[in-house]
Amino acid sequence: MEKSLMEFLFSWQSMSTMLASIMVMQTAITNFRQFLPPGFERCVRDFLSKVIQTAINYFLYLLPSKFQRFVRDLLLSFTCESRGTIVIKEDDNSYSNDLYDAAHSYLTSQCLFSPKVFNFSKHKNSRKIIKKMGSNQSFEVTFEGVKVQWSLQQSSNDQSSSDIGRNNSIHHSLELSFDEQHVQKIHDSYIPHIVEVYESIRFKNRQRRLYTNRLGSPGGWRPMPFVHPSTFETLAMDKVMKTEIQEDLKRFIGRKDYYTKAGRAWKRGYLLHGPPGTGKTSMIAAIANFLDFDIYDLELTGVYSNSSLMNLLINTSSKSVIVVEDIDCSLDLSNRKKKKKKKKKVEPGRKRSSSGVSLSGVLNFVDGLWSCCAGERLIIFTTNHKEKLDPALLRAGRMDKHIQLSYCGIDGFKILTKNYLGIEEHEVIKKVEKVLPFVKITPADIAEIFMSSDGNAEIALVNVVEEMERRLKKVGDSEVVAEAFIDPTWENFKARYASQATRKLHQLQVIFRARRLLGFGLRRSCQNTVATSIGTSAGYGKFRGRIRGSKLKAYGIVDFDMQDEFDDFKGVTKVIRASPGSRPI
Ligand SMILES: Nc1ncnc2c1ncn2[C@@H]1O[C@H](COP(=O)(O)OP(=O)(O)OP(=O)(O)O)[C@@H](O)[C@H]1O
Repeated sequence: MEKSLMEFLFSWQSMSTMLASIMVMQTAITNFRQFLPPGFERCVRDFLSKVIQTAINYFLYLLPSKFQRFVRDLLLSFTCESRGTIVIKEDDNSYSNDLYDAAHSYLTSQCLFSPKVFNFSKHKNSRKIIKKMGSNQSFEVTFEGVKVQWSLQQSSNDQSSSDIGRNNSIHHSLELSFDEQHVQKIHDSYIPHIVEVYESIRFKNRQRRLYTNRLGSPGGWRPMPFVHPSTFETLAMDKVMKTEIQEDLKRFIGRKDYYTKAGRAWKRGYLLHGPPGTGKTSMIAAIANFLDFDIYDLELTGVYSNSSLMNLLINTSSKSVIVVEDIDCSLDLSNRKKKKKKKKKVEPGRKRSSSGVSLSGVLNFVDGLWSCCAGERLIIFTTNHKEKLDPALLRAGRMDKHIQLSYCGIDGFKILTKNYLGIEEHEVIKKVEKVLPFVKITPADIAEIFMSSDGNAEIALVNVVEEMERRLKKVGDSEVVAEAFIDPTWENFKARYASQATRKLHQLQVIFRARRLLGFGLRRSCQNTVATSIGTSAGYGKFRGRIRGSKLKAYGIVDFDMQDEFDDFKGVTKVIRASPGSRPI
């Protein structure tokens, strides 16, 4: 204790001596200015200013933070220069300050070339090492011959606030001080230069961010590094659909002028819907990676009013994806017209939403006047129950593209075997291809089987086929005990059969092939089959059929071979993909 007091006094004593010497030198320079060679005075003043800066950095930490600023300004005044100061706060009336971000990035880029020691950090989950200026450190930059001193200040807000979590939050500000005679240059050239540098480096070496809404954070968003390995290559889904989405995204980002010309905000809404585990979240990550965008993951239950929601929207930046996952669980967004007055039951295991945000708040969020306040942005909602959403939310202009992610198809299965097992061709894949349209199995289920097979590809494939057969059998067993079913339209079908195009026959074959896989008597089933409701279009047919006695019902899209006319059941009909709900019942 005694020792540190001595150190303190000694430090202040040294400082006082040094300041006194500097003052003497300053006076000498001022008095003998006319005898000095040109430029010499400037050199000496610069030297003294540097000495004072170093002294400030060295001694200032000894003071309580409240006095640091005052003492610093006082000490700087000893350089006999009138100093101009610009303060750039991290947030301005709860709006995040873009200039702060710009200055911060600019300084980070400058720090990289500095031999000085700065703060090094590495965020959790990030590979990047960040080197930046620490609080109360200062850093000198020369811009077009003008020396600018930067420092980072930190203050805590201990005023009480109505917002939970806002108390005692830390606020940062960057201060730049410079010789007052250069104020014009700083305003007109240096500040725009900072913004320019920021824009150019922003999308280059930046660490992409995932933002989550949190009260008390600047702009309401809390950033963290975004690293997710999901890409369109690793996504298990239909090839055609995948290409279509990529094309849509490319078209969207390349159409700034088009949107302006059309008088529309440069944004696009996607609704991802489908059962759990079909890859909705993975697709969001793949989209963000594809576009190189940040993600704003909006948790609606943490937003207490429509105005807070607007505030969050305003504080999102361009080139970002705004995501609301499981929208139907966050709010009551059901069809307003169908709404009944009685209180809605909450599904077991789901909490009733505590958000003060209303449907109209969300509609305005997606498509209101404020929605065009930044550059290109993608708004993605996900749900497991599209039917629960109000049509107003689903209309084009809000949710422009509806993407259904369904159970695993053969394209998806091949991608999973490639990703998880490193296999692209295998006998088992052919077998799976036949079964898959009739099995409800998600990519998440398959991924889990692959992962739990200890890296042994053969075992993994056997396990996945076993699981598919088990699922088929489970459905089949329940059917066996089902009551015999006599379809009243069978006679009609028989009568019409001869005049129908062969395609119907082939469409039926798909069902029979499925039956064979199920292990039921194929030929007998054939005798008792009825097909109904067949719609076709260029080479593809939708089929729906029932098999008497087992109540097999399947919906699907198949291709068919028109050359195989009336050659009963010999032609091979390949199932391209089953439509959602394609299953034996
Ligand atoms: N289409 C897919 N392609 C690749 N992997 C997938 C796919 N679908 C699911 N997975 C795997 O399953 C896991 C869960 O998937 P994901 O979270 O994307 O599903 P989800 O549809 O968002 O589910 P939920 O509706 O429950 O949020 C992921 O970690 C991913 O590895």
